[in-house]
Amino acid sequence: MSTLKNILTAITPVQVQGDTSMQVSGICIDSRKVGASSVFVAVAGTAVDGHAFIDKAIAQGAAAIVCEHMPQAIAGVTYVQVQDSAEAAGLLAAAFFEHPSQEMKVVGITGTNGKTTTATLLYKLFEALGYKCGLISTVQNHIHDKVVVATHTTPDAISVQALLRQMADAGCTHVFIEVSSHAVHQRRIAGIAFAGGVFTNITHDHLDYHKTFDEYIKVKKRFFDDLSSTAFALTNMDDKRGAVMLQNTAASRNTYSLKAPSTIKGKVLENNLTGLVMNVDGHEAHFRMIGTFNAYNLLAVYGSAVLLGEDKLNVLATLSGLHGAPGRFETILSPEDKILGIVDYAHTPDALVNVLATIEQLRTNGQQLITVIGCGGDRDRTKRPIMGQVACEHSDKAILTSDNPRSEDAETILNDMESALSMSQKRKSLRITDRREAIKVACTLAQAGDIILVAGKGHETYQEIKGVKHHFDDREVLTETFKTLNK
Ligand SMILES: CC(=O)N[C@H]1[C@@H](OP(=O)(O)OP(=O)(O)OC[C@H]2O[C@@H](n3ccc(=O)[nH]c3=O)[C@H](O)[C@@H]2O)O[C@H](CO)[C@@H](O)[C@@H]1O[C@H](C)C(=O)N[C@@H](C)C(=O)N[C@H](CCC(=O)O)C(=O)O
Ligand SMILES: Nc1ncnc2c1ncn2[C@@H]1O[C@H](COP(=O)(O)OP(=O)(O)OP(=O)(O)O)[C@@H](O)[C@H]1O
Ligand SMILES: N[C@H](CCC[C@H](N)C(=O)O)C(=O)O
Ligand SMILES: [Mg+2]
Repeated sequence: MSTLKNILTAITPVQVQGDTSMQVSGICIDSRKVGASSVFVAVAGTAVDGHAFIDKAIAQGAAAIVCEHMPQAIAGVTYVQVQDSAEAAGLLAAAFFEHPSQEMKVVGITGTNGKTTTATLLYKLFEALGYKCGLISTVQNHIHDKVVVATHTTPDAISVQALLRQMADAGCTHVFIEVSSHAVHQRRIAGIAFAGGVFTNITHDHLDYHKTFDEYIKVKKRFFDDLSSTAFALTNMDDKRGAVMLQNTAASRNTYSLKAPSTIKGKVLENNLTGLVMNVDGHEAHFRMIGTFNAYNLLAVYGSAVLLGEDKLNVLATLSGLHGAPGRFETILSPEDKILGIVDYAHTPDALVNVLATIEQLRTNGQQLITVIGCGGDRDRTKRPIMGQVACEHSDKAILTSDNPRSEDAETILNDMESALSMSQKRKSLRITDRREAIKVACTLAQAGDIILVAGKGHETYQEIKGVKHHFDDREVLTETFKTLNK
C-alpha cells in the first residue's frame, strides 16, 4: 500500500482537489473493478468515455479520481486533473507497484509481424542461458516457469505493471514484451523503463484503428522516441521504415539486415524444411526456424542478446537449438507422412505472402498447395480483399473461410475477401464458411505429397462468433481429420 501523495509524484497534475494523505489499495481504469480505497482513472476509450463512470467508481468506494475534465459537483473524494489520463494511468500504476521495470532489463518488441516469435525466442534464449525471465506475449505470459494466460498482445497499463511486479518479485532479471501499436497509442506502456526496443517491420494492418498508414508508422515510432539514452534501439534496415524508427530516439542506434548496410549483418546460406543455415555477424550457424522471415527474427534476437551484453558465440550456439512460438509454421504430418499440414498465424497480407513464399521455395515439383484462410471480424476490412488475392495467387487451391467473425456476419467478411479476385483467382477458390468443414475439404482434396496451409489462427484455441468463444484449434482439427480420412 502507498499513499496517494506518494504515487502522485510520478505525474504532474493540472490540479489536485482534496486530501492526498490516504493509503490507496490499487489503481483502476475500469469502474467495474473498483474496490474500496482505490484510485479510478477515467480514460476516454474507443467505445465509451470512462468519465461517465466516475459516480459509479465513487459508489464502489474509490478514494480518488484521476480525470481530464473536472466534474461540476465534487463529492467527498479527491480529484486529480491531468492532461492525459491514459498516460497518467501507466505512470501511477508504475509508482503504485514501485517501478518494477527499473529492477529488471525490459526489452520491448514492436512491428506488424514477428513480435511473438522474437519475444518468445528471446525468452527461451535467456532462460537457456541461465537467467530467470519474464515473457509478455500474444500467446501467453511467463513469470519464469509459471504460465499466466494472455488476454492481449500487450496488457492494459495496470495489468502490465502488476505482471512486471510479480516478475521482479520472482527474481526475474530480464523481461521480453510485445509492444503492439494499440498499446503505444493507448499508453499501456507508460511508466515502463525499457532497456531496449526492437523494430521488426511495418506493413498493412490495423488501419481500422489507426486510419492511415502514416499514423500507424508514427505510433510505432513513438515507442522509439520515448526510449531513454541508456537504452538500445535495434531496427531492421531492410524494412523501408526501419531507419525512420531511429530518427528521433535518444537510445543507442543499432541495425540488422540481410541486404542493406547495418551493424549486425546476416546472410541466408541454406533454407529448407529442417531450418536455416545462416552467416550471422561473421559466424556460421544452423537454426531450427524455417523461412527467410525467420532469418530476420533470428537477427533481431541475436542483436538484442549481444546488446544486452551476452557472448556472441554462446548466443548463437544456444539459439541454434531453439524452436519458435506455438502456431507459427507448426507442421502436422498425416499418418504415414503422406500430407504435410502447416498451421500458421499469418493474419496480415505481408505475413501471408511470406509464409506462402516460404512454402513455394520449399516445395518440390508436383506438390500441390491448398490454403485455408479467413479474416477476422471487427478488424481492418481493407486487408481482406488483399489476403483473398494473395491466397489464390500463391496456392493451387484457396479455400476462403471464417477466422474469428466476432460481431460481424461471416458472409460479409467472405464477400470482402472475394471482392477483388480476378477470374483466374476465382477459379482457384472455394468458399466454405464453416472453418472445420473448410479444413475437412482441404484434407479431402489433398493427394499424397501435397501441402495444406491453414492460416490466420495459429495458436488460438477458440473461434469467436457473436461474443462467444467456441473451442476451436486448427492443429486439432487438422490432426483429427487426417486420422478420420486415413490420409
Ligand atoms: C480497440 C481497443 O484496443 N480497445 C481496448 C481499449 O478499450 P476501449 O478503448 O474500447 O474501451 P471502452 O470500452 O471505450 O472504455 C473506455 C474506458 O472506460 C472504462 N469503462 C468502461 C465501461 C464501464 O462500465 N466502466 C468503465 O470504467 C474502460 O475500462 C476504459 O478504461 O482498452 C481496453 C482496456 O485496456 C482494452 O481491453 C481494449 O482492447 C480490446 C478488447 C481489443 O480487442 N483490443 C485489440 C484490438 C488489441 O488491443 N489488440 C492488440 C494487438 C494487435 C496486434 O498486434 O495485432 C493488443 O495489444 O492486444
Ligand atoms: N519477421 C517477420 N516478417 C514477416 N512475417 C513474419 C515475421 N515473423 C513472423 N511472420 C509471419 O507473421 C505471423 C505472426 O507472427 P508473430 O506471431 O511472431 O507476429 P506478431 O507480430 O506477434 O503478431 P500479432 O500482431 O498478432 O501479435 C507468423 O505466423 C508468420 O506467418
Ligand atoms: N492481434 C491480432 C490478432 C488477429 C488474429 C486473427 N485470428 C483475427 O482474429 O483477426 C488482432 O487482434 O488483430
Ligand atoms: Mg504477437
